[in-house]
Amino acid sequence: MTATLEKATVNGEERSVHGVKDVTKPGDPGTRTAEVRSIMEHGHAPLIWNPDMNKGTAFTAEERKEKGLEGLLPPIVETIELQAERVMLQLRNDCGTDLARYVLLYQLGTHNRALLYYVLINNLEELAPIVYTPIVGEACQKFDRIYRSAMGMFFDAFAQRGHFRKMLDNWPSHNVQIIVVSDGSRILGLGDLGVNGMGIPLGKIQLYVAGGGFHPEHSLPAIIDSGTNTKDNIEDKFYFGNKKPRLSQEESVAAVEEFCMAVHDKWPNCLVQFEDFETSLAFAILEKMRNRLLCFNDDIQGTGAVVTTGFLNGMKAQGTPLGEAKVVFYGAGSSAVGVASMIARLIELDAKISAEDARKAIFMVDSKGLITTSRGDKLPSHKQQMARRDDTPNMKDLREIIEYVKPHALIGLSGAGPMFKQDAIEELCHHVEKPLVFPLSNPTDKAEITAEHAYEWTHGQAIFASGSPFKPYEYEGNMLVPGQANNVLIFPGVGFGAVMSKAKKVTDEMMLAAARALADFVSPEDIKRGKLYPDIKDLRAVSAVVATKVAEEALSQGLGSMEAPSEGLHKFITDRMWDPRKPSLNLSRTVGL
Ligand SMILES: NC(=O)C1=CN([C@@H]2O[C@H](COP(=O)(O)OP(=O)(O)OC[C@H]3O[C@@H](n4cnc5c(N)ncnc54)[C@H](OP(=O)(O)O)[C@@H]3O)[C@@H](O)[C@H]2O)C=CC1
Ligand SMILES: CC(=O)C(=O)O
Ligand SMILES: [Mg+2]
Repeated sequence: MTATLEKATVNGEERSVHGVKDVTKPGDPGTRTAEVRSIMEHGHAPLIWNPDMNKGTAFTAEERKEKGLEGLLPPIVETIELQAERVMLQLRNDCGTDLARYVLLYQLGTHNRALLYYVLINNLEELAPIVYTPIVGEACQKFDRIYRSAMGMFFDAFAQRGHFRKMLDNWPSHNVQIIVVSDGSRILGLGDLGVNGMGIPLGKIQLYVAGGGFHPEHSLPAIIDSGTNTKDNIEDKFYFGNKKPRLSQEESVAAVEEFCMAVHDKWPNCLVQFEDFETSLAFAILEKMRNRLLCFNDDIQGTGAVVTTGFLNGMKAQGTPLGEAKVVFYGAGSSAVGVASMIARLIELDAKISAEDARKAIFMVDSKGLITTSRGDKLPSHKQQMARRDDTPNMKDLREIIEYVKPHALIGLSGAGPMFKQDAIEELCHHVEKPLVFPLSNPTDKAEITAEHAYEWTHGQAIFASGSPFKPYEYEGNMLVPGQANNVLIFPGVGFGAVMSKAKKVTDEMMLAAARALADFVSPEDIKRGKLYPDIKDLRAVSAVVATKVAEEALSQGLGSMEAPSEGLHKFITDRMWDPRKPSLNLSRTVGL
């Protein structure tokens, strides 16, 4: 092991060859990858082994000849459309389980990224539930079992502190614009999964690309290993994170801070999205980092925006003036508090009332019951801001709470499973004709109520939206279609808009602009029918509109440094969304290059 190969000419371009530090003399067998061997022997890599450049059977005859691919592929040249059809055939016919479908897509991503994204973009409704919630939940629970090869980065907060910046140089992209990072401490409603939570950054990055338009080469899924408090992981021979209890909150925050500062140093315009950190860490990290680099927490702010959209359109559907609306939150953690604050802000602005009066619309319930300042326990700061300060009595039973509050919306963000019982739902209907029923916890078995129960117990009157998708349900001859209220409708657009506008930070105003843009995407006729959200299949178009409004807001706040484009922001943004049919490495089309 003598030389370290750092640069190679690939496709006429000088590129770094990272992660291969033990390259020996030409001709030596051993640890070298086929790509590196070929670079050394032929001056270029067989492109079929590079996931970012591979086109598989779509390489033309000329390309095969020129790039040394003759004999490495079946003879017929295929279109990406036909390749995608084959993938869909395999997914639909040859995979016995959804987890097997997840693995197939995961593997496709390790050898032909363009094809993976072509397939995802064109079948988003069918495949989002595989790469994202609910199946990503099962994939995370079994991540160390289904693991194939690395598709992101692992940062060891026990052994690698102080080296994160240098480690980023190992990532084979010279311009990362979007990172999703977690420490696996609260994966969906599944608890502390440690580094097995990597499935979440992977899935969200796939949606940033497929749904938001980022180039895959500009993305990085990352996990920080701060240990795990899950005994099953510590005792499992396949678990491949540190088998140690979690670091203290202070040490965990410091590790995330080092990571963020390393990213900011290497890629100053990159957006870091924090994901699925447990409650107190989530708030502490956001507080510490939000004014120091371009970042946001998707559970707090992304969920805040997407549920604000549903609330805004839901109140229109009901005909409830915003100033009169009341909402009960079941769950008072990072996502519920993020949503409650944004809804309160919306009411304050649109109903033109004080912030204090707007907060009176909110009633939050945690595992101990309704949150009031008179309850007798010491409330953590995220609960204090939304606690009832008036003479609201202390109650625990959800039906009683609903009877007292008479809410227009019931929003579940508890991760606790089917906790909305028939008596509570029937009580809801005594006070409002078409109540909003939002069981938003993920994955599906953590939802607070099923679509079937919500429709049955409200006699088909519920305006229903869930975090994970539910199938349409027939009630008395009418087919009722559940909405999906998931931050996937927000984060790709927020991210793309923030990066395109070269924003310095993500503000609450930018998130509210995103929520309003998403709300406006739904026609008044659809809203009247109780459809509050666009369909996932339209995610690219949705994201373009959300990104435009976010960029506009960043510019109007003086936080974006892009030149206002002559063709208008929407066209500028849409034109820059990556298209997997375009040749790989066509990086000049994206911003900052
Ligand atoms: N649809 C979407 O887009 C999103 C959905 N989510 C989902 O929301 C859920 C919660 O996430 P997050 O807010 O980050 O989690 P947290 O752990 O921060 O918060 C959970 C909250 O639920 C409360 N809770 C738990 N069990 C019960 C119970 N039996 N009765 C009443 N309250 C209960 C907890 O109470 P206490 O404080 O007393 O412990 C806590 O306040 C997850 O399932 C997640 O998947 C999250 C983000 C986006
Ligand atoms: C959707 C999401 O971010 C969550 O369930 O945590
Ligand atoms: Mg999340």
